[in-house]
Amino acid sequence: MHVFEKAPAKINLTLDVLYKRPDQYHEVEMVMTTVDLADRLELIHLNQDVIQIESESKYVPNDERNLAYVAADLIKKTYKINSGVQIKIEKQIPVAAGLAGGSSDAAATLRALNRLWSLNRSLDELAALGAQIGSDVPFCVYNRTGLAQGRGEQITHLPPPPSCWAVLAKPIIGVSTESVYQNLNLQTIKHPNTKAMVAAINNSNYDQMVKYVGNVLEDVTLPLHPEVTQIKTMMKQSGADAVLMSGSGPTVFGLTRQQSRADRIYNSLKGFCQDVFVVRLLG
Ligand SMILES: C[C@](O)(CO)[C@H](O)COP(=O)(O)OP(=O)(O)OC[C@H]1O[C@@H](n2ccc(N)nc2=O)[C@H](O)[C@@H]1O
Ligand SMILES: Nc1ncnc2c1ncn2[C@@H]1O[C@H](COP(=O)(O)OP(=O)(O)OP(=O)(O)O)[C@@H](O)[C@H]1O
Repeated sequence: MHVFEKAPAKINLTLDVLYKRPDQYHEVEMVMTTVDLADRLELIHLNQDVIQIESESKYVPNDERNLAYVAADLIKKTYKINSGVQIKIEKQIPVAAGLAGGSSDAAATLRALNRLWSLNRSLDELAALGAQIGSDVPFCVYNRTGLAQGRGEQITHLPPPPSCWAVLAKPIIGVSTESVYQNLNLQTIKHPNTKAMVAAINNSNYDQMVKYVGNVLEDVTLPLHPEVTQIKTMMKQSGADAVLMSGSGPTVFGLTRQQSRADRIYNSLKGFCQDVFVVRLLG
């Protein structure tokens, strides 16, 4: 018995931080959507009570540190499953990139095991479980455009964004989400207009959507990594309508409606960055 499951990357159209909470997390407001760059997972039922992870990527752990392992372990404990699973992960999403690759693998594992083991649990229940794994996991469980609040785990669904292309470019640096949040100066941040972004998406208004992108975590990552600003400048010069860092970075995305312009942005970045992708917004 085996099932396949896709684990798409996400991008942040907005990311705002409201305040630091007593539990050391930050209260956030973020509009996020999925893109058609995805890891592919195959999950194979094992009679033996073990969780095995297989991945050719040298950047992800093949043991209990892998977020897909954490998700499988949580499902087994929560629903008292005595059998095991082998999880093969074909990694396409760059690691530690701000694209929620690990969170999406964990979410895909929850959805896939729900099917493999006929658990018949709702997405809401899986999303609540996912919150125990990481703040981005509930969003990834639903796999659709949404407003994320709280520490990121409270999701309000939104319609898919207006159809457009995104060019993603990641410089060869990894960024620690924890240290980016810890180094944010709450006194100086310029808050994005989350309400306007939500309205833009509800009204399927591309011009308003590109107008209101914003990410307060750029304040921390950009000064530390000048190549992120360089990528933003190159994307703007190549004609992107909006250019923003996703999550805690360092990946930058540029939005355009025209495929020819997406190709132009891709070509201008390809010599500069190893990881460049032209993708559609899914939502
Ligand atoms: C940057 C984003 O990816 C944007 O979507 C998320 O906010 C981060 O989501 P994530 O990687 O799933 O984050 P978690 O694994 O839950 O937390 C990693 C670390 O980031 C910090 N963190 C995360 C989320 C949040 N709302 N406030 C925080 O301060 C905490 O220090 C935490 O220890
Ligand atoms: N299945 C997985 N895929 C990728 N990274 C994983 C996975 N499991 C564990 N990790 C670890 O998680 C860390 C963050 O990787 P990930 O690719 O999820 O970062 P990210 O895209 O910045 O996430 P986010 O946007 O949620 O902050 C890495 O150090 C990696 O070793």
